[in-house]
Amino acid sequence: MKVDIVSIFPDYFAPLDLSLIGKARTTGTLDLTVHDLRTWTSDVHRTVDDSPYGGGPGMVMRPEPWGQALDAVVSDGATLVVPSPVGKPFTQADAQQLAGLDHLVFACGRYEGIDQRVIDEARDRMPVREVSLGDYVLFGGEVAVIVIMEAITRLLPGVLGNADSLTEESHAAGLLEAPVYTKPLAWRGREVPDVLRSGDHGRIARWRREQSLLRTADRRPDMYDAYPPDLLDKWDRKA
Ligand SMILES: COc1cc(COC(=O)c2cn[nH]c2)cc(-c2cccnc2)c1
Repeated sequence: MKVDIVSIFPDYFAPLDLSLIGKARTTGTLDLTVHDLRTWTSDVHRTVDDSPYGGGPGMVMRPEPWGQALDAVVSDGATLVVPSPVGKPFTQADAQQLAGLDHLVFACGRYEGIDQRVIDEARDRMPVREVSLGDYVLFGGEVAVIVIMEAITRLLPGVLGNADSLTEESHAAGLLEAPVYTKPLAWRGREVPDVLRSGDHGRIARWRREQSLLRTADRRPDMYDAYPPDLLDKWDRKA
């Protein structure tokens, strides 16, 4: 997968050299390039922002540098992803969909945002996804891109050692994950549930399923209500 990130703070992406994302880059699974938006400015001060038409606080990112930056990095099969407070809520399903694409270009907004014409003009030549990580406002899109890049990269083939962990994990199956335990057997007076030491894999699977359903119903009624009813019954019957 090819990924281009455009930002006025390219150094923000040093964490993407680390750990499994760094490994995905080394092995070639992920071809990631970070660009400084100021590359595409032409004035001596390398200006990327200006005051908002209509007044109001703060500054707005100018369209010209963004237009030239996207001209330079976008390919035919590219999708533009713009983290933004006005975006569609980003979900695991979005991560899975984006992980299947050939080329992603991330635009990191700063200040009060990017001149709307940049987004509108981009929509004329590529798919554009404005995505929100949550109902709050950040200084810029950079940290959101790091989060999105983690969510996507771990889904790429060969990145996670144990592919099985992708099937059981939270949100992938539309439910929250069951609690996990490891050694020691007893810790500060708390023991690991006996079922997990029974060696009875059917019983363990049923217990985990029940824990997932209980947790989801308790903490995420929205997710529980959206869970396909036939999957609830079918699984229990099968089990
Ligand atoms: C593209 O335009 C943007 C992008 C961002 C960075 O993303 C987030 O904050 C975010 C992403 N998921 N949830 C929040 C922030 C602003 C912004 C800042 C201040 C006032 N108003 C708007 C604008």
